[in-house]
This record gives sequence, structure tokens and C-alpha cells, in this order.
Amino acid sequence: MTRPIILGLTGSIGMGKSTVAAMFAAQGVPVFDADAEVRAMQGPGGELLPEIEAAFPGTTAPEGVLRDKLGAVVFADRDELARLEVLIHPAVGRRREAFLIEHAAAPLAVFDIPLLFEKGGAERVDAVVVVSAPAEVQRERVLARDGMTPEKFAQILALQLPDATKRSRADHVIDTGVSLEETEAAVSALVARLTTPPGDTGGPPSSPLR
Ligand SMILES: CC(C)(COP(=O)(O)OP(=O)(O)OC[C@H]1O[C@@H](n2cnc3c(N)ncnc32)[C@H](O)[C@@H]1O)[C@@H](O)C(=O)NCCC(=O)NCCS
Ligand SMILES: Nc1ncnc2c1ncn2[C@@H]1O[C@H](COP(=O)(O)OP(=O)(O)OP(=O)(O)O)[C@@H](O)[C@H]1O
Repeated sequence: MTRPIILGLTGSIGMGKSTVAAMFAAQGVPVFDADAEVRAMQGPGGELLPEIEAAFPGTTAPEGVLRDKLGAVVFADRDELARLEVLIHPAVGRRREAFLIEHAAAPLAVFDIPLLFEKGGAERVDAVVVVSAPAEVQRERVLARDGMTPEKFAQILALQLPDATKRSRADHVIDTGVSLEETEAAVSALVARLTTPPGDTGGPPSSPLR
């Protein structure tokens, strides 16, 4: 079966993954949004609700997962988070396979996966793009969000690999501490580089993905 070149898009909380994912989509690149898939499966009538309710009683309602309630339990305790993840990750994997079948003919596809490095998904992609901005920019963005507190931000950061580690493992880093226009130009340049067959531009052959 043919399949696209798969670009894993990741980055720590508030670094601009969603914004950059939208920029890839605007360039016509199919994007698999792991968070959106999880939210859909946790929403009204979502397939994960019965299992989550059984494992974490009182954290779901007919309208879906009570995110604040479930978040308070799992972000404070890694073992609880691991219990939630084993319910969620296989279902995300099935959705990802379906996405690849749907977009088998595309030259390039993006997997937007917040925890790509933390959960070992980096081996399933051809190259990794990390979005990154200075820590103070990240902090400002995150603390401006509704319902976010310095404590919750600290808890979430502690669950994620440091930004510097992510950058060091990336094949490509996209700077989101600059203007949206500059970030958009970096996304376009990367798409062009990855989708132009070697020799097409008369320039040097493109380097291998890894
Ligand atoms: C517990 C839930 C309901 C709380 O929802 P809430 O809307 O309050 O937070 P949200 O989902 O926006 O996450 C906030 C931040 O926490 C980070 N985060 C979410 N899940 C995890 C996790 N398993 N490990 C580390 N960080 C996480 C996200 O990257 C994000 O930056 C939700 O985060 C969840 O279901 N998490 C587990 C699912 C998961 O592992 N998702 C990752 C993508 S596959
Ligand atoms: N150059 C830039 N690139 C990306 N985002 C930018 C840039 N400049 C400003 N921003 C703003 O920063 C914010 C980034 O938020 P976004 O939701 O994309 O982050 P995220 O990494 O997906 O967050 P989370 O991991 O919490 O879901 C947006 O409000 C966006 O408009």
C-alpha cells in the first residue's frame, strides 16, 4: 500500500502546535489531530465514555467527560494518568490507521501528536517537527487561557519532556516565538522541501528525512 510521508508534529503545552497544524492544513496537507480525536471519543455519546466512567466513577456525564474533574485526578497522579492512557491510546491508534487509509495517496501527511516523544510515537513517523518558543512566551500564552493556573501549568510541564530535549530530538524545529507570518513561511518552506522530488528544481537532491 502506498502511503504519504508522515510528519509528526509535536511541542510542549502552548508552543503553538494547533496553530502550526492549521498552517499545514491550509497548505493542503492532511492533518491527523490526536487531541481532537480523543475529544470526539470523550464527547456526547463518545465511544470511550463507558470505559472511563467504569475506571473513574463520577467523571463523565451524558454530555461527555467532565474534563476538570478527570484532569484534577489524573494530572496530580501519574499512576492515575497511566490508567486513563491505556483506555485512550489504543482507540487513537485505530483512528490513526483509518486516517492513513483515507489519505493513502497524499504525498505528505501530518500527525499532530502532543505527546509524540513521551509516548513513543516518534518511531511511527518519518520525521519529527517540533514547535518551540521561548519559555516566557509559552508561560504567557498558557496562563492567559481560561481555567489555567500556575499550579496546573507546573503539573502539566512536569509530565512533558523539556522543550530543549524535544528540540534536540527533532528533525525540524519551527519557531513560534516570531510573527505568525514568519512561522507560516517556515511551514511553507518545509512542505515544499518535503514534497518536491529530488532534481525537480534543478537544485541539489533533497536530503533524506532522517
Ligand atoms: C484528562 C483530560 C480529560 C483533561 O482535559 P483538559 O481539557 O483539562 O486538558 P487538555 O486535554 O487540554 O490538556 C491540557 C494539557 O495537558 C497535556 N496532557 C494531556 N494529556 C496528557 C498526558 N496523558 N500526559 C501528559 N500531558 C498531557 C496536553 O498536552 C495539554 O497541553 C484530558 O487531558 C485527557 O483525556 N488526557 C488523556 C488523553 C491523552 O493522553 N491525550 C494525549 C493525546 S493522545
Ligand atoms: N508565530 C506563531 N506561531 C504559532 N502561534 C503563535 C505565533 N504567534 C502567536 N501565536 C499564538 O500562540 C498561541 C498558540 O496556541 P496553540 O493553541 O496553537 O498552542 P498548542 O501548542 O496547540 O497548545 P496546547 O499544547 O496547550 O494544546 C495562539 O494563540 C497563537 O495565535
